Amino acid sequence: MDVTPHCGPRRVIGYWMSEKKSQKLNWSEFSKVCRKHGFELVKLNLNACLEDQGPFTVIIHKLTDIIASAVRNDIKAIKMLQHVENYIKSNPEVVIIDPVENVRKLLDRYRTYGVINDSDLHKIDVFTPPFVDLTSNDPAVNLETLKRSGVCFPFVCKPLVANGTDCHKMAIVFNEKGLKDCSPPCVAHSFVNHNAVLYKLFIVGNEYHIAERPSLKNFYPDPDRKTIHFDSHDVSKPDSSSSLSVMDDVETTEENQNVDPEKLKQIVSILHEELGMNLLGVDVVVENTTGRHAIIDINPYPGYDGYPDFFESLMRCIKNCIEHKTHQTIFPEQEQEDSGFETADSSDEKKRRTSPPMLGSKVYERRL
Ligand SMILES: Nc1ncnc2c1ncn2[C@@H]1O[C@H](COP(=O)(O)OP(=O)(O)OP(=O)(O)O)[C@@H](O)[C@H]1O
Ligand SMILES: O=P(O)(O)O[C@H]1[C@H](O)[C@H](O)[C@H](OP(=O)(O)O)[C@@H](OP(=O)(O)O)[C@@H]1O
Repeated sequence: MDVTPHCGPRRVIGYWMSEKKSQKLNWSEFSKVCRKHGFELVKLNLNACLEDQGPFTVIIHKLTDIIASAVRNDIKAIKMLQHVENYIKSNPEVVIIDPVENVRKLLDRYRTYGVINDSDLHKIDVFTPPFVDLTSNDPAVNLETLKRSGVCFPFVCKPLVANGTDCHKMAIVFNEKGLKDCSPPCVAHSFVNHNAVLYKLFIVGNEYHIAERPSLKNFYPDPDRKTIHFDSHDVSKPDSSSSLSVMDDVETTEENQNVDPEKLKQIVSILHEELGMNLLGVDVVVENTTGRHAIIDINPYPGYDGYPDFFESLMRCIKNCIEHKTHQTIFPEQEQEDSGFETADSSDEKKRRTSPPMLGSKVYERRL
């Protein structure tokens, strides 16, 4: 443990997250940990210029809601984000956990699944189920789109944008008749049966914790079954007890496939590198018939519920990032001018991804 008082220049960690998130994490405790390690912890005022509040050694944030609102042209959110981005631009030495561009990418479910597809995860036989973005209100058009992309029934229909109002309202669609229940823009994600068990990988830099959670029970194609609508926040929280997680009597979990801790470790290392993110939640399920591991969701700066000694782990991560800061890769300016959510197919995504190898934190092109 580092208890040596810090004698050099003032080291300040600026942070921003919602009050709700601060309370959930018991964030005020973190200032004690910071002091112990020679840092000051200061909350950023995003309604004012950050230059007057700094200098900051590190900025740590959960700006997902603000980024998503800015994408929807909310003027207040755009201004708040500008204060952060201007500070980062004029203070390139500051460590950002995590780069706004990389977080932005994860707010688009279609892009997130595309990154998984394009990554090295296939080398360890880890996949995300077939997916496609549905942009039409015409069920016949959507049926063709699904067929072309290999998405089959049942599938989970998820809002394209992973943040904001209604982003957790999802549907399980069993047949062609159910296609009328898809409200674009959304992503259709083939359902993987996994005996109602989900593994949350909570990642902090190169450390992680695995938490087992309830999940949706097994579902099968059914020409007559009505679409099931659900709120994703009711399913896989530590205390969730959704009826959709109760396995049918006819099914047995005796043949449960085991989760492979070594594979989870490899997932952490590949995604940490691939996404250029330190604070990540990755949701993994194990396919019941094959034992293959599938990633069904990735979240920036998740809840870390049950993570042992989270603040000390975060402090190690911060110190590592400071140490490796000199390696940070920033994308050329013109890449960052683009805006708007991704709608192209995953082969386009592949072509577009021309990022240099990652050293430290990789900053992706801006798309959202
Ligand atoms: N492809 C899939 N196959 C099987 N089950 C799935 C699939 N996608 C999602 N689920 C189930 O639906 C739940 C919610 O999905 P998902 O994690 O994508 O929602 P979310 O809104 O992004 O959740 P979070 O609260 O973590 O942000 C999962 O916990 C899992 O039980
Ligand atoms: O159970 P977890 O930690 O995965 O729950 C997360 C959830 O997955 C999302 O990351 C939430 O973020 P938003 O989608 O931005 O709401 C987290 O909410 P937060 O208030 O902790 O940021 C959940 O904790």
